[in-house]
Amino acid sequence: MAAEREEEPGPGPCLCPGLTGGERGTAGGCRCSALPAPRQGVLEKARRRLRQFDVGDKFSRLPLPRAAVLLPLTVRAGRLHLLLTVRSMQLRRSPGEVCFPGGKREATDKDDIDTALREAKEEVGLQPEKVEVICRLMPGIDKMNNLVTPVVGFVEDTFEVTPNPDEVSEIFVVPLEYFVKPLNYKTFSYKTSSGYLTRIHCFIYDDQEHRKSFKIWGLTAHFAVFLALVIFGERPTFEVDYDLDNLISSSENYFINLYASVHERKKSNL
Ligand SMILES: CCCCCCCCCCCCCC(=O)SCCNC(=O)CCNC(=O)[C@H](O)C(C)(C)COP(=O)(O)OP(=O)(O)OC[C@H]1O[C@@H](n2cnc3c(N)ncnc32)[C@H](O)[C@@H]1OP(=O)(O)O
Ligand SMILES: [Mg+2]
Repeated sequence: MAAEREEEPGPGPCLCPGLTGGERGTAGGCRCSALPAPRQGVLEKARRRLRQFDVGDKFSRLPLPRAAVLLPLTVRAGRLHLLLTVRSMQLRRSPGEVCFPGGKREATDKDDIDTALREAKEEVGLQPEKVEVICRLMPGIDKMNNLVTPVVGFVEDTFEVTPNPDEVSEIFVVPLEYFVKPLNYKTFSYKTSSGYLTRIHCFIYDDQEHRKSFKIWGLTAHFAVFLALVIFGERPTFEVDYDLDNLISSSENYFINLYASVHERKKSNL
């Protein structure tokens, strides 16, 4: 595993939600008194990297049904962790699979950020005001050909989450470094319904807290790996489909090729 991050240079600007501009102090002098410097350093570094990869609403006009997921990041013991869920066995689609809180767009959602926050509230009880939204990353396309946008948000380590048993059976966290330096990893080729051949990552994570192993693969693993590549800027211990020296353009090319295969398949079915 990567070196512990407690040694990260602190203190950056205060990250307390609710404080802006001139109200933001440094970690030493902040009125919120709260966050230890290492946490601030980790978040500030991640925030700077993530903002470079923000796609905003660049893909919002593509003619595919939309869904969004929240990639909730938190700092524990000075290291970034990612919150994931296990889907309820009662669900019609992908029961028992690991995924991020998220779901399909509803008419009342004004954008993908709204969808991700609404779904996170419905599925794990995470209040939108407890999430500091940082950016939207390159979308993916799921088995049903929904365009899925990952929205990255920071949440306090003290967040309280409760699975909604209709949709979520478990909630767990994984150190983000695991998605570049895994202990148990497999990869295989996968042909999407549109005929696009892609690499699938599959991680087994042994969770000490729950004393069980979780299998994280497919679209969820793609998003987790991409997030870790963006934030750490390091070469992973396994192969990826991106040119790591040109991560922005190569991830965009990857998405465009995937999208083109879906689009072509739709046209040929007309
Ligand atoms: C950088 C570029 C990356 C590119 C990556 C390309 C990789 C390519 C790899 C491709 C590999 C592809 C292969 C793989 O990845 S498969 C591999 C592993 N699986 C995954 O990675 C999971 C991926 N899927 C998802 O994350 C979700 O399915 C998404 C977010 C896409 C959709 O969201 P979701 O499915 O969660 O939608 P929802 O939350 O709106 O609704 C869920 C259901 O719940 C019902 N419901 C709602 N409320 C209630 C209630 N109160 N009581 C009871 N039920 C309720 C509701 O009606 C709905 O039912 P139904 O209508 O489904 O029956
Ligand atoms: Mg869902």
